[in-house]
Amino acid sequence: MKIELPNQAYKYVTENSKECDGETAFILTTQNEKYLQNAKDNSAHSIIKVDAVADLFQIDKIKIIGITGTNGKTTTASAIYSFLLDLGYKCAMQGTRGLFMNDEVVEGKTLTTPSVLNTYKHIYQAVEAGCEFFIMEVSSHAIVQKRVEGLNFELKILTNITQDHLDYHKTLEDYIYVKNSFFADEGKKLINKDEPRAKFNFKNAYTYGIENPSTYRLMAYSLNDASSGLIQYFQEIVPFTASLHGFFNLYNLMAAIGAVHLVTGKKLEEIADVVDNFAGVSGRMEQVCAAPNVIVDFAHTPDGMQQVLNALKEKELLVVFGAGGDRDGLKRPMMGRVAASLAKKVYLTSDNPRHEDPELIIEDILSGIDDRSIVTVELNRKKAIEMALDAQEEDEVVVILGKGDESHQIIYDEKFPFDDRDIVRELLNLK
Ligand SMILES: CC(=O)N[C@H]1[C@@H](OP(=O)(O)OP(=O)(O)OC[C@H]2O[C@@H](n3ccc(=O)[nH]c3=O)[C@H](O)[C@@H]2O)O[C@H](CO)[C@@H](O)[C@@H]1O[C@H](C)C(=O)N[C@@H](C)C(=O)N[C@H](CCC(=O)O)C(=O)O
Ligand SMILES: Nc1ncnc2c1ncn2[C@@H]1O[C@H](COP(=O)(O)OP(=O)(O)OP(=O)(O)O)[C@@H](O)[C@H]1O
Ligand SMILES: N[C@H](CCC[C@H](N)C(=O)O)C(=O)O
Ligand SMILES: [Mg+2]
Repeated sequence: MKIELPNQAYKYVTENSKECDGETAFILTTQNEKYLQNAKDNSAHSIIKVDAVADLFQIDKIKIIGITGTNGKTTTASAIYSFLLDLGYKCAMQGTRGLFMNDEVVEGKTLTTPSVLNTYKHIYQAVEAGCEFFIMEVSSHAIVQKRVEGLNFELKILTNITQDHLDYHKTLEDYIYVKNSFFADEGKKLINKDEPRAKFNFKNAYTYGIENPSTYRLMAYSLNDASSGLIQYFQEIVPFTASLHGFFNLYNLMAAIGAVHLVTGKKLEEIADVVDNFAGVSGRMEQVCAAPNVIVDFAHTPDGMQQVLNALKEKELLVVFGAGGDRDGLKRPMMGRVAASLAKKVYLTSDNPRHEDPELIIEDILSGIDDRSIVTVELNRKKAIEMALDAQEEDEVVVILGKGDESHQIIYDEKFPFDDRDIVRELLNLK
């Protein structure tokens, strides 16, 4: 992607050597330094280190909040975004669902953490729009590949560390190390105190938690129709109510409340007052239909599935899911085990098989399930959903996991329109 910059000796900058030419400068990053020679061969106008363009993108003119963790990044980011907007701040949010600014969608989905220059461009757009805060999700891939190079974070947040992405990180230890490496500096950080795998630099560290003493501690909570709780912050005890469901979402809310308190210095009561306005995130614990009860959620890790199914376990659950191709294969049997332990019936199907054989992905999931009598295998996701809906009895819940608000099924490199929510509405004649 070429970006036009006014009043410079060059016309454009790019981080891709292939786009370089006489009027386009090559922005050298840790990620692309291996292509330096290629940039020169393509007669790049000049070679500029990324830190030398930071000022042009005004990246220090905004407070950047970075969120990492296996699950809950998008939800926590969205809660912070919602609270800040409600408190009257202008802000932007970049993550899995795209780029959002002052309550508008600016760009659709790409990566959870885009490339360095892409993020710089987004920050520039946010600064130009008068935003005071830039909230961004930071994936483990981005940490390894230094896609956050040059950014000074006002606050870094850790949600949790469980298992995902072992296709990329190879061992769980490597993955844990990478997540924790984001918190090795002395900058301000907000850490989940109940996450035993968290390791961080204690300087400027704040914590939140439910089970362990922490800076922001949830003293009491209730999870009936929605959720409510009492947060303790030193001598202060402040109540809040929220429309989100599930114990795990209490962690996302605590992280977001603590974060907004730390970056704005507003009174905790004032922040607690706006919590209820946050309606949650599209495709996460989204009830597509109340009767019959059908829920779509983005759980695509063993822990995510466990949290969501636990939150719904008062009812009998019919669970439809698969696992992504070209992604962590080791999480698949674990996902199978979790589903089989919490569901009445399991429907195994396809979830973005990409370049893998969907049947083999399902074999991997099945290897974690002892009692296969509760399992139905149907590769066609629409048919699998239909089978679950057909089998559903009163008071049972159909839970469709893994794709959330995704709009496509990815098979090889092709994207086929597919939205779990639309499929449910179509099958139930709701539209
Ligand atoms: C496995 C992986 O993460 N790959 C990412 C990685 O690709 P790569 O290492 O092959 O990079 P590359 O092609 O060598 O390019 C590196 C740099 O060199 C430049 N380049 C490249 C070629 C060239 O000839 N000249 C040149 O200058 C590129 O512009 C880039 O700046 O760097 C690219 C640029 O930043 C990413 O687009 C690409 O993401 C791919 C598409 C991807 O699918 N990534 C997924 C797995 C991912 O990153 N997911 C995470 C986590 C999701 C989550 O849990 O939320 C995410 O952040 O989305
Ligand atoms: N704090 C949490 N702990 C465990 N599981 C969670 C938590 N928050 C959300 N989840 C589960 O993870 C799913 C994804 O949530 P969310 O999109 O917020 O996470 P994410 O970290 O942004 O994921 P991704 O890395 O794919 O972008 C949810 O649909 C839910 O099933
Ligand atoms: N950010 C996650 C999303 C996974 C969603 C699931 N539907 C899949 O395709 O595996 C990833 O890229 O691993
Ligand atoms: Mg996300």
